[in-house]
Amino acid sequence: MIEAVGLTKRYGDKTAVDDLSFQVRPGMVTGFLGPNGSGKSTTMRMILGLDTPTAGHVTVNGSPYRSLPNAPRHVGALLDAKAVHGGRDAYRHLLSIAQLSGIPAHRVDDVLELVGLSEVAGRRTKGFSLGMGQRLGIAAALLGDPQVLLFDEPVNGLDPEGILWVRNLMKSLAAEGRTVFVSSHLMSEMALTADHLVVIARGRLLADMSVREFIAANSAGFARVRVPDTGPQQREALTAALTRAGAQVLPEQDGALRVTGLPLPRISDVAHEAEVRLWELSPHHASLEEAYMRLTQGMVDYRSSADPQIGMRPAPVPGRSDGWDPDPGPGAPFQPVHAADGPTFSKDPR
Ligand SMILES: Nc1ncnc2c1ncn2[C@@H]1O[C@H](COP(=O)(O)OP(=O)(O)OP(=O)(O)O)[C@@H](O)[C@H]1O
Repeated sequence: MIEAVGLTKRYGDKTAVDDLSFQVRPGMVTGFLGPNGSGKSTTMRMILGLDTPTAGHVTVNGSPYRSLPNAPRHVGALLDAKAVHGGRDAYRHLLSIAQLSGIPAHRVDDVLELVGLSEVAGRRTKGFSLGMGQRLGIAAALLGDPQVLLFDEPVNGLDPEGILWVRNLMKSLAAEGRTVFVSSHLMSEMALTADHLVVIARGRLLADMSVREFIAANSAGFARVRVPDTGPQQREALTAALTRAGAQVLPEQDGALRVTGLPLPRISDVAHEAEVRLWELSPHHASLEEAYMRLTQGMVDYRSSADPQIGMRPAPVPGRSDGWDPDPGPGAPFQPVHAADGPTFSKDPR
């Protein structure tokens, strides 16, 4: 278990991590998400005792990292896969880490086998591809067979087969009861790998909840409705009837209708009353990526002037208790969201 309480890090007048409190529990994969520069790496460095908090504290299994006896046997981490001595071969690189940490040498062969680098163990690491370097970094994290694992962008540079391998590795480490904390910008991958999410922006906690709760709290589900392709009359009649009943109706590119604001049985009843036959009535949920974009909208420090997010901005849903307001205005309160708080959130006014 990793526990951060009021964790804060300031570099001069820059607050990289701002009063962050969260727990990372064993037996599951916890994804650590946030825009570029939001403080993920700084947080991970503080967990590993590489940076000293300005305020607050963070513990691993109840103790600060630096107080853990033989810390590498308890905590393994991949922070920067490029941080290797390029002149050494993979075996010697891992052996030197093992020797410094009191880890038996046979573990080097074990982890090389585990990450699929046994055949290139004698090659100098400076000739390694990005993906091989990532695998070597993961091998180093696993050397001490630790209960707690931190991975900063572990799938960076990996091909699809490598990404699948990392996904299965994370899940199997968690299934063994370990604590697995992993940062990534690949939302589709996080949706498949993580059970729980800690989301930060500008150093502050935005959400701490399961992936399912996060998507439910930060996305508007909708229904897709399709009528027979017999002309526009049926679609127009249904659009009018649904709108009268309080729904928001938008045309989809393939001729279907995207309906929000009414439950599916009600949509079916309204169609029946309007004497419109339905060919499709299906529930749809947003992806993790859409939910993440929605939550972090306006809290991204680095963005292209041709902002691709503009087109992703979903329409506010009338009548929803979490009706999303893209601009809450100055002075709007900032509240981090925990699972227990229910599906409401407010935006950082900065
Ligand atoms: N040693 C440092 N000195 C000054 N500022 C720093 C230092 N380390 C980090 N920062 C700043 O703190 C903020 C958080 O950086 P950090 O690297 O933790 O973010 P991140 O979420 O890991 O970003 P990315 O997703 O781009 O890796 C950034 O604004 C960064 O410029």
